[in-house]
Amino acid sequence: MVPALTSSFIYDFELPLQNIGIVDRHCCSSCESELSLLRMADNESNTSSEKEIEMSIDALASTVQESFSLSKRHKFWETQPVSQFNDLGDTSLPEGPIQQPTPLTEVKHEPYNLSAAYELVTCDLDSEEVCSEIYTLLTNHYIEDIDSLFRFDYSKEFLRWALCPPGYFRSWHVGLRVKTSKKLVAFIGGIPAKIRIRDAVVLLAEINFLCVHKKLRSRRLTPVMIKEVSRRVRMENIWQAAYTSSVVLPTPITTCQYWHRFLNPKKLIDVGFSRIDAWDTMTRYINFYKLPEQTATPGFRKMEPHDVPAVTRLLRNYLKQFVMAPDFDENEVEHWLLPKEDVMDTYVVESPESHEVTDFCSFYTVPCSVFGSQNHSILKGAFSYYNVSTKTPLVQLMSDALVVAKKKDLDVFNALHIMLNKTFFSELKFAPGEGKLNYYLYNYRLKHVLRPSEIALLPF
Ligand SMILES: CCCCCCCCCCCCCC(=O)SCCNC(=O)CCNC(=O)[C@H](O)C(C)(C)COP(=O)(O)OP(=O)(O)OC[C@H]1O[C@@H](n2cnc3c(N)ncnc32)[C@H](O)[C@@H]1OP(=O)(O)O
Repeated sequence: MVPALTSSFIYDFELPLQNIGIVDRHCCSSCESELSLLRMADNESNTSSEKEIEMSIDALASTVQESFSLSKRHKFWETQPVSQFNDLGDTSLPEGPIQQPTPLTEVKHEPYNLSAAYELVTCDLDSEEVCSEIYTLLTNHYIEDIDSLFRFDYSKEFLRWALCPPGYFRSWHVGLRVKTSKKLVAFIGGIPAKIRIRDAVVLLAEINFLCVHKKLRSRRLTPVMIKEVSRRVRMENIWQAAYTSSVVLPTPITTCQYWHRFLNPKKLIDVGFSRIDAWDTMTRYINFYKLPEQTATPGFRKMEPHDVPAVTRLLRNYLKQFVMAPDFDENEVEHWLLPKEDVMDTYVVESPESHEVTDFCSFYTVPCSVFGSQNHSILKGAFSYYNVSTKTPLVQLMSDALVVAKKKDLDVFNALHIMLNKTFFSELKFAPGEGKLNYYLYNYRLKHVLRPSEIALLPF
């Protein structure tokens, strides 16, 4: 996963959006086909705010173009069963698995070899000690913005929740330790998930939280971590995976962007997350982002365990419209959506008349460590999860989500421009961030890149 702060996020409210879409369109023919695919992938824009989004999609296409123009080789990824850049636009290739499963007896049974200094281990998240070790590794070495002003600081509760859903495999939580000191210096985590891709339901691994200690970077440990987790996934007779990254690898199935709604504009300026124009005043800026004191929707309340069946029905119905979406059952909805303190918040709308649950919205919380501010050490971000409206207008539902996020003292509300999210950005004063998030499938080819609005998968 790669959330909002993967690149320096300084959004100038008056910056003409055109500035972020500068792309050299004459690099090479494969770039051209890639660019046209990405442009086609977001050709549904017609209103002016959607036009802006389309421009930012053009900007995203430039990332992939960069990787062509640098003729960047991917020594590891070129050997893996993933779509290669050259395959793009070749619609003669079939959609579906790239390699067929091999008999389980042929899957390597022993961990990959490393230099004598390191050993690959399974991390038991039930152990307080091991969970703390993973937490410490990620807190000190996981994703930062480009200026190293912020770094994600996933809590232990969050990590347990994200890595231990129903049916999880402990063996998919792979650590790398220094043999002598036993220090944990790298981690990669996987969880099983049923994902529907068009009509096919694929049982796959979602891979996340890949992290290598800063002192051990550029030593090709990443391919080892990936090969080891792949081996362990295959041992469970699972042959596909999904993952996201800000890094461009062969080959994104879509590229999208985080948008941000400031909840605590003054703090966001203090810590360098946003900036105020010279001509503007702090008072005007703060007033601009002011939210109502109370939610507007009658019957808006926290989700409770007895809502699970209704929320599952609403969610499953909603997810049908997307090309790629999870195939959640009630157990998974209970795990992923029931409110969990400082991790996940879900609010339902229960009709005051019929008591039927008609809508819900949800967001998870990830704090960031803040560096370089004298006043603040933590920034708390809400990340939009699934939002389903059948009776309450989506904009109103999301406005209520902002109100409760603000009441919880969260500083910024982030949302990817996937699913129907872009329909509420403009009205609710979301601004586009600079970070790009690429979605990938392992051992599964799609005939076409997808539009972000066709995707309903959420990385953490
Ligand atoms: C069937 C089951 C399959 C299951 C597996 C499915 C695949 C899962 C894939 C993993 C999904 C993870 C999803 C998330 O968690 S995305 C979050 C990634 N984590 C961070 O950004 C945290 C901070 N950064 C780090 O810890 C390091 O910089 C990392 C570990 C990212 C790279 O460390 P380092 O900089 O020291 O590199 P190296 O010398 O070891 O290795 C260089 C090779 O690694 C390739 N690389 C670099 N970054 C990534 C990346 N984010 N995904 C995949 N590959 C990546 C790179 O292109 C090169 O290969 P190639 O270009 O030469 O070919």
